[in-house]
Amino acid sequence: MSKHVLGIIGGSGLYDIEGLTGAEWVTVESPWGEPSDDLLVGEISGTKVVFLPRHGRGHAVSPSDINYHANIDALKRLGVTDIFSLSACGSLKEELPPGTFVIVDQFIDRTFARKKSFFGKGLVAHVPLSHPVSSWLGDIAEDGLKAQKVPYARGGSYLVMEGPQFSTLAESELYRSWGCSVIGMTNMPEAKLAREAEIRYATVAMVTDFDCWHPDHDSVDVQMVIKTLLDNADKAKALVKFLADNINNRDSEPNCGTDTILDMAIMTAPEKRDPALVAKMDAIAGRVLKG
Ligand SMILES: CSC[C@H]1O[C@H](OP(=O)(O)O)[C@H](O)[C@@H]1O
Ligand SMILES: Nc1ncnc2[nH]cnc12
Repeated sequence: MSKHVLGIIGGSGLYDIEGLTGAEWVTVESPWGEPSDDLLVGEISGTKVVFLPRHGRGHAVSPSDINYHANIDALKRLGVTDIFSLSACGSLKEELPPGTFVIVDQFIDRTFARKKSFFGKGLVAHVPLSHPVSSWLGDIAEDGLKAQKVPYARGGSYLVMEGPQFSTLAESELYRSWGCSVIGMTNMPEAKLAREAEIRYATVAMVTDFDCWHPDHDSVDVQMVIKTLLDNADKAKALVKFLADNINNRDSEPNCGTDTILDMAIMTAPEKRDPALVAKMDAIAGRVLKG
C-alpha cells in the first residue's frame, strides 16, 4: 500500500469523484462534531484516496457553518497525509479569467466567525504558517494541469472572506489593491487546521467569475459560478486522477516539515495540560502527546 494517502476536499460543484476502486462512503465519528458528510474512501493506481465534499452532498452547509475541525480530524483518522482542496473562486486580476486554475501559494484570512485552532486553553500551541501550502504538492498539480493543457497560474494569494454574501465593490477593490489574485470563502481555517494536524495542504482554485470589480463583466452570482464549474468539472476530475496516479511516484519527497510540525509547537507544560482537550486531540496530535 502506498505511503502518501491523498485527501481531496471537493468544493462547490464537486460532490463526488469517479474511478475509485473499492469505493465506499464511510461515516467517521469525530470528537470535534460532525464532518460535512461521509467520506468516500477507495484506491486509484494503488494510492489510497479519501474524498470529502466540503459543503456536503446536496450543498447543505454554508462556508461559515462548515465544521472544519471535524473535517480535518476525520481525514486524519482515515490516514490522510496530503490534502488537495479543489475550490471555486473569483478572480481579482485581469490576467486570471474564468476557466483558469490557480495553484495558490498564500492566503489572507479575513474570516471572523470561525474558530481557528484545534489548540486552546490547557493545551497551547503555535505552528508556523509562513508558507501555508506545500510546494511539493503544487509541483504535482502543475504537472497535471500542464499535461491536460488546462490554463493555469502558479502562485497567487487567495483572500478568504466570511461570506456568505459576495463582496461589495469597495471590498473587491481593496483586495485588488493588496495584490490578491483570487477570492473565496472556505480555505481558512481549513489550511491552518491541516497544518496543526501535520497534513500537507494545497489548493487548486478554479476561477469561475471576475467578482464584481471588472467593468466589462457582470458582478458574480451563483448561476455564473455554476456554469463555469460545470464547464470545468471534467478537468477537475482528470486532475484528481493525475494526483492519485503521481503522488506516490515522484523523484523527490516533501521537505517542508509539516509532518513533524508539532515537535516544536506545543507550549503547555505536561502537568498543566487539560486532560479532556488532550483526549480530544488523539488523532490530531497523538503522535506528540502519547507517552
Ligand atoms: C457557490 S459560490 C461561493 C462558494 O463557492 C466557493 O466554495 P468552495 O471553496 O467550497 O468551492 C466559495 O468559497 C464559496 O463558498
Ligand atoms: N467572487 C467570489 N467571491 C467569493 N467566493 C467565490 N466563489 C466563487 N466566486 C467567488
